[in-house]
Amino acid sequence: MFKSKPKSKSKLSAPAASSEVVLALTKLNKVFNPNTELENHVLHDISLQVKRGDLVALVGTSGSGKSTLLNIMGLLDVASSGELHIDGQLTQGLPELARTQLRSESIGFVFQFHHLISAFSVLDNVLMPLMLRHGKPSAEQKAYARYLLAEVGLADYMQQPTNRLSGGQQQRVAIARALVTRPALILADEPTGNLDTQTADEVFHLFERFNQEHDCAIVIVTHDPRLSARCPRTIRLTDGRILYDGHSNQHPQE
Ligand SMILES: Nc1ncnc2c1ncn2[C@@H]1O[C@H](COP(=O)(O)OP(=O)(O)OP(=O)(O)O)[C@@H](O)[C@H]1O
Repeated sequence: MFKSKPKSKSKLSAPAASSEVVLALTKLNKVFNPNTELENHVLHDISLQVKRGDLVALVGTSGSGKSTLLNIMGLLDVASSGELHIDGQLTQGLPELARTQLRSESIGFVFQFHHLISAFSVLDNVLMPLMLRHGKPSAEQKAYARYLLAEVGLADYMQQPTNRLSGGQQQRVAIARALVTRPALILADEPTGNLDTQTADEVFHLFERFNQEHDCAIVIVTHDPRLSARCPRTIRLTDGRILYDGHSNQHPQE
């Protein structure tokens, strides 16, 4: 296990000033199936900023638009109108290749169902985003992947296939995989949704630690009020509009 973090050549490795805005949305709207009888205006004039070091819970009832918003933030979907800046770059009008590059450089994803490749080892799963970007990972990148796996408590499992791991262990692999590119922003959609309470707490603790130690911004969609209360900031969506954006401890519970 590494005693200190390996150095990175990436521009993202240098801890930026905590005031650095990594995500900025301005009057963002999403309309599914526009101009048809199935038209559904899901997001209404969403404006918000997320800075390095932010740990944000995105909450709201089922169907309020959380996943739609997270997918747009993560460049997995496009807004119908409005502006989205990631890491200072305006994303509207970017060609698909540039969107893909920005996504892979700046954003790490963690989903409820972690989409690990079960035939691959734990270590190779974590290295996958680097392989997709650069081909063969460097020795330094492999060292960082091992460091992350040790940090999430899986030092002894690196060569195991992921289908031998428990749900909580698999989610830890997914977190290490999301961090291996040293992204400025982590987007997590119900990352603890299929875990028991204790495992969910442990996995959530990893987000808290990495948020503080790596100074990355994290946005977590969660239905679990215990976990959203542990995020310093809560954004609540209701019918696709921001009803609350502020300190979690002042957030009126439903
Ligand atoms: N691809 C799509 N085409 C049409 N409508 C969609 C599409 N994706 C989502 N919607 C609609 O957008 C609305 C918001 O869905 P979304 O999944 O973002 O909500 P959510 O808050 O994440 O819900 P949940 O908590 O249940 O996951 C819903 O009315 C949904 O039916």
